[in-house]
Amino acid sequence: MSLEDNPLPDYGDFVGSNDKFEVEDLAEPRERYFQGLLYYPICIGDVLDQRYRIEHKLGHGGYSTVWMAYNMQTKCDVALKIHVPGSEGENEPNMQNEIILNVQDTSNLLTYKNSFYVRDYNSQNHLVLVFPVWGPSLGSCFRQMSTSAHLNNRNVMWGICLSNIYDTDTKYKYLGRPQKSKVYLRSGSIAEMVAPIIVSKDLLRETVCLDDFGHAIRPGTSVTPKFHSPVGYCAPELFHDMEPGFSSDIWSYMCLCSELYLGFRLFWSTGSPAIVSEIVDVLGSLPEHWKGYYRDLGTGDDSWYDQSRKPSDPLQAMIMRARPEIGNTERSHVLSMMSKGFCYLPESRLSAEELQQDASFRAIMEIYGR
Ligand SMILES: Nc1ncnc2c1ncn2[C@@H]1O[C@H](COP(=O)(O)OP(=O)(O)OP(=O)(O)O)[C@@H](O)[C@H]1O
Repeated sequence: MSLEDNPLPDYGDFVGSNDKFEVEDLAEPRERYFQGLLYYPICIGDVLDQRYRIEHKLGHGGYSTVWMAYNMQTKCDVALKIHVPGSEGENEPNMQNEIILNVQDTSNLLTYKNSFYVRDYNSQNHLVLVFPVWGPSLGSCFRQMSTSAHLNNRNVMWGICLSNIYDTDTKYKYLGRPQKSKVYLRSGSIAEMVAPIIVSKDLLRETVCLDDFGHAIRPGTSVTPKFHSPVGYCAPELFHDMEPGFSSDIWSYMCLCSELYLGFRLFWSTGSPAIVSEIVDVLGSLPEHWKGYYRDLGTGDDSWYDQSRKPSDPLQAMIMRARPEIGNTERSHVLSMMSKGFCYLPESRLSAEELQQDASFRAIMEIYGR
């Protein structure tokens, strides 16, 4: 369908002052159109690169806004990830290219199909990566299901069935009409803050993919700082000046796995000293030889390394509280799997291969993995 075929295009609804706060709560921070790493201003209905008509909002991150667009040439939906200008937005395509060149099976990794630049009113270039459209992240699904979880993990996304829907009206029936509010820019132009799509459960496919390789590194690469946001998923050695590696990924995986299983995040604070304290409360004292290596806000807390300190809220008790209905066998499998994944010493932590072979992990996947 071309713009000419659609003489009265539907661009969604501007909300009244009562709903404005809700839209702004769900959309990207307004101030990022004026200061800091600037988002590129978009209005629903804009056409980018002479082919992509913006139809809805998919989400946003610290480095981008992500829009659902209709490719008028190939007649299919795409996701446009519009980066902030400058080098902050450029690591992702570099890493994506490495993945495309080196990883054999990328079917569950979200890799870009095309790219181009758009120029803003300050003459700054914003990189746009074109992706297939995927569904909501696990985090936003949990919010919709209103569990007690407050997930921040936005990098695991569900598949979504939207194929063969060409007209915007039908898409809006499935995804909700864009609810938006205006942002008046200093240049005199306008941007729209738009609440992201809401995907109903029956549109979800039984498949997930990993996205956002903006912070991905080759193993062995030295980085500063060692930890990254959200810190609740970071392995404790990363707060102790050790380089991230596959074993720190296993810790993060176990955070996500426990979150899915328990229905809440084990470690949820936003600052690293608070996160380390939470880890110690649940898993007990950190290795003594880590004392003195804590790096981030503050100086750390010597009691974290006190080997006589016992967990104040042990993992076992948390599992019992969160899942009282499960039997003893399942409980001991879960505890065993989590304890191996949450092993403090990265060199002794289970590897991905070992996890897949682990009897407890396999028993749990037998129950929930189909
Ligand atoms: N291909 C896609 N299909 C559907 N939604 C997407 C797609 N890509 C991204 N999103 C949505 O946009 C959000 C932001 O994307 P992403 O996390 O990649 O951005 P980012 O700026 O790199 O974020 P971060 O600050 O985490 O680095 C995601 O949480 C997801 O909801």
